[in-house]
Amino acid sequence: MTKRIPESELIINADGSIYHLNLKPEHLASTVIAVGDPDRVEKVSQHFDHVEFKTSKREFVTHTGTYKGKRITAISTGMGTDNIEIFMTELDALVNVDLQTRFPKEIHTSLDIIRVGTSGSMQSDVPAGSLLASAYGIGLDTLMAFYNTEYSDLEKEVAQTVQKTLNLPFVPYCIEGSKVLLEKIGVGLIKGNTATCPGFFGPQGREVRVKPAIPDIIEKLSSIDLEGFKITNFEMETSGYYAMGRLLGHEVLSLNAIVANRITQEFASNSYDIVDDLIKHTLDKIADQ
Ligand SMILES: O=P(O)(O)O[C@H]1O[C@H](CO)[C@@H](O)[C@H]1O
Ligand SMILES: O=c1cc[nH]c(=O)[nH]1
Repeated sequence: MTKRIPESELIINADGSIYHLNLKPEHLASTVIAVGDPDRVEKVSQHFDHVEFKTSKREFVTHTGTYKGKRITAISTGMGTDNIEIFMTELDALVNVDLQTRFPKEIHTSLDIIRVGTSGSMQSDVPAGSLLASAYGIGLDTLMAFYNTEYSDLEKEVAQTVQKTLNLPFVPYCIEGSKVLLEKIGVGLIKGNTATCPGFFGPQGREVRVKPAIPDIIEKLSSIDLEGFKITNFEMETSGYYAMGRLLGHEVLSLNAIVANRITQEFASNSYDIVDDLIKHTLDKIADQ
């Protein structure tokens, strides 16, 4: 027997839309392109045949339409895995909870969710300008201290190695993304494993005016090699997507436009063009499915 979800736990706005995303079930396509920057939503939807719906609330800007006849929703999430927890939970509720009765639906719907974001490389052979699909996300945040899930032996080994290598006072987590989407949408891109950090500066080893506690985090993470499993890049959401995707039963893939290489210390002057290339790649692979 499933339980009715109380008003305080799943909040529905007066117009029937879900609390943070401001969406009703009919506004959402089963394929979602998720971006960090609210201005990037239009960079996706400008390629649509037509846009049927637009809304926004806080950092969550949504455009739903079709691309080469395939219905797609583009949504921005803002930055960080805390936003991703909200985003994934509310997206899931739109398809897997009856918002009128507040009971979970008996038949589960799985969404295809593809992150199109920017990222910094920590390997010299992943240059600025390249496009990378994340096979695994390595969470250096604490989101998964608040949820239980099963981890594979490799995922546990990576998490323990990262904890030991960085001497972290908490246990990080490692989660694989969608194998199916990696094969279909990640085709032609570099395959890597992505460290997700709870910040852009100190947690990624950047020093502006404050010295990070782990100043050599890049050298330490990039030197991990578990029988060929290497960490390739830094960003701020992938592990949260993969964890919530596993918990909620959705296919999730994180794609990265590499705008910085932290080893060679270059930042791509054409970072917007790299992101546009990744958007076009993603839309075309979705249309080919
Ligand atoms: O370009 P987006 O999608 O925002 O992704 C990356 O860029 C932001 C930091 O500049 C973080 O959100 C990081 O994950
Ligand atoms: O270095 C980078 C570049 C983009 N996004 C990040 O989080 N880090």
